[in-house]
Amino acid sequence: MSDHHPATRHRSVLFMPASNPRAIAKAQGLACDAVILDLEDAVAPEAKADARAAAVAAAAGFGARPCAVRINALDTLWGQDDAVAVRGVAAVVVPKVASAADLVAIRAALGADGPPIWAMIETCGAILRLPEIAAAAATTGTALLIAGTNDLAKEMRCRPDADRTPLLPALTQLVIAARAAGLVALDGVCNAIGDPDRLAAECAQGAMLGFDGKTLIHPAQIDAANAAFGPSAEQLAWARAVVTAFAAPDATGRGAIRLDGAMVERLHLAEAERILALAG
Ligand SMILES: CC(C)(COP(=O)(O)OP(=O)(O)OC[C@H]1O[C@@H](n2cnc3c(N)ncnc32)[C@H](O)[C@@H]1OP(=O)(O)O)[C@@H](O)C(=O)NCCC(=O)NCCSC(=O)C[C@H](O)C(=O)O
Ligand SMILES: [Mg+2]
Repeated sequence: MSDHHPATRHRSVLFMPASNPRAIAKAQGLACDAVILDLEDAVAPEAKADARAAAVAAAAGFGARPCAVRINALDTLWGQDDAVAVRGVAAVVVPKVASAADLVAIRAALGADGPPIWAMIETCGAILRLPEIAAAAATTGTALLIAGTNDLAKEMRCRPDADRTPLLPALTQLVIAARAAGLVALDGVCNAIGDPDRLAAECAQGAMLGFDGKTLIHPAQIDAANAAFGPSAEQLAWARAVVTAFAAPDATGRGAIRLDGAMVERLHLAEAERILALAG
């Protein structure tokens, strides 16, 4: 299975239809951390086969930036062919993963040495089975969980407002499951392309919940996600101060010290080092 580096940034992960060559060309010059070429919901049934070929060709042209392909579910008309075609891409986004068995099946279809799986968690069953999905991550080469908030809201029959209140328990469960298994966690998309205030609020909320970044649907959403998922200048200053404080001679042998009027422990040192590693 391909390597996955947890320190890679995933602040802004932009979806685009694999059937849209103009969007794919534009994405080459955008400041998102990763892209996902979609073969599922954004592509009409009659365009699926052409889109599959376009995705495989385009995925090779993104250089160092991760370019994933979202395939159709294995139980659809296109899923098996998609899985075989994308064996050489950087990562495969799998929609509607609902159980550990789904991950085992997709790994078998992708091949043992195939790309890492990015699993979309977007059904009520998946939320109920997050512990078994997370537990199966290591043996199935699953590196990342994505909240599919549109499908989840549809299944729940909830009506998320700007605060996304009905989705919050599920989003929190997803982050906990990801952290327990050492996975990257990405928040769902914000459909309101023309509402920058709502986007900023969703990005801030996603960062507060613990997500590593947000999935996006439009280039105009990238800057807000990059800013919200940071690390911010304030976080970097704090991280440097913590590392410096623990490196000082009087911190030797101490588990907890005082810094700027607050207690910091060695668990904060580990977090500070993670933030500095993310900033590169
Ligand atoms: C939503 C859109 C259909 C809007 O398209 P449009 O109105 O044409 O956008 P603009 O005219 O504002 O576009 C301006 C330029 O930007 C390019 N563009 C637009 N979107 C993207 C994109 N996603 N990536 C790259 N480039 C993009 C346009 O080509 C224009 O370029 P130019 O003419 O050269 O200036 C459209 O934004 C879109 O298709 N978005 C992605 C939709 C998608 O992929 N959906 C599937 C994933 S989301 C999902 O499924 C969620 C999940 O499963 C769940 O359940 O929650
Ligand atoms: Mg979906």
